[in-house]
Amino acid sequence: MWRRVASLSPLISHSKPSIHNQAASTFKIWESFTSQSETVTPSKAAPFITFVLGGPGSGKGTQCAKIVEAFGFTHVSAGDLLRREIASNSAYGAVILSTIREGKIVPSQVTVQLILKEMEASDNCKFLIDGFPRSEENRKAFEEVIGAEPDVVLFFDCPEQEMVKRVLNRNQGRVDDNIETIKKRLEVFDELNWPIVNYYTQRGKLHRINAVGTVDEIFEKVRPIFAALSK
Ligand SMILES: Nc1ncnc2c1ncn2[C@@H]1O[C@H](COP(=O)(O)OP(=O)(O)O)[C@@H](O)[C@H]1O
Ligand SMILES: Nc1ccn([C@@H]2O[C@H](COP(=O)(O)OP(=O)(O)O)[C@@H](O)[C@H]2O)c(=O)n1
Ligand SMILES: [Mg+2]
Repeated sequence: MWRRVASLSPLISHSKPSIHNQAASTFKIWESFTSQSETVTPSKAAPFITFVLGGPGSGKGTQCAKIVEAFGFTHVSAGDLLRREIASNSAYGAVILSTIREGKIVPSQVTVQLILKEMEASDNCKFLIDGFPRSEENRKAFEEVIGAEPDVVLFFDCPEQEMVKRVLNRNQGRVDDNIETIKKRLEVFDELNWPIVNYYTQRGKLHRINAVGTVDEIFEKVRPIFAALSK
């Protein structure tokens, strides 16, 4: 049986603009997202949440696709949601674009509200939240707005050299897949990732997976984590 955490719905009404930071006020986005979130229809089932951590190019998206196929999760990629926001010409697209180009982290309020909307729009109750949290601020904002902790946290642990090689060969036309941005992203990753890893290790939720090997070899390390849960 999939264990479920608290429903999203009570937490939406508790959403509050108390987690401001300077960057978010620059975006002036929190108020509009907050008012939107208050009109979201409460979801029917409490979600089962998996966070997927790992540096750029560690293979998060690739493994998420395999988990979706094998275990029926809904894949929510924080980066894809932000790129969709840019493509939709939203008022904040230009600022999100420059943040991504600089390899920095978009203010949590923005990302969390995009994730929340995506979860609310889904009929599924099993979610892979890919590329999130990328900072302690991300993690705390999620807890505050969604009101739930993840059930499982995957961490794809990959050497820097391998991540750089994969990103530079990714060939998806991304503005951040270049050597300048990847260097900045790796610095940001090294600075912000470890407190998150430590936090979820202490809570007994973290599965560290060596991300070197073929896609299938890595998935064979991922599969038992979910197979055990669905028994
Ligand atoms: N195990 C692997 N070995 C070699 N290349 C991989 C592996 N997993 C993914 N890739 C490739 O590396 C690139 C980055 O993978 P991706 O899943 O986008 O990583 P992330 O989402 O962590 O940035 C993609 O081009 C992908 O096809
Ligand atoms: N939680 C997140 C996730 C992504 N992002 C931004 O989006 C970029 C791309 O994220 P991604 O998850 O698609 O990147 P990959 O790890 O897949 O290469 C990051 O470098 C950040 O600039 C963010 O600000 N906050
Ligand atoms: Mg990705």
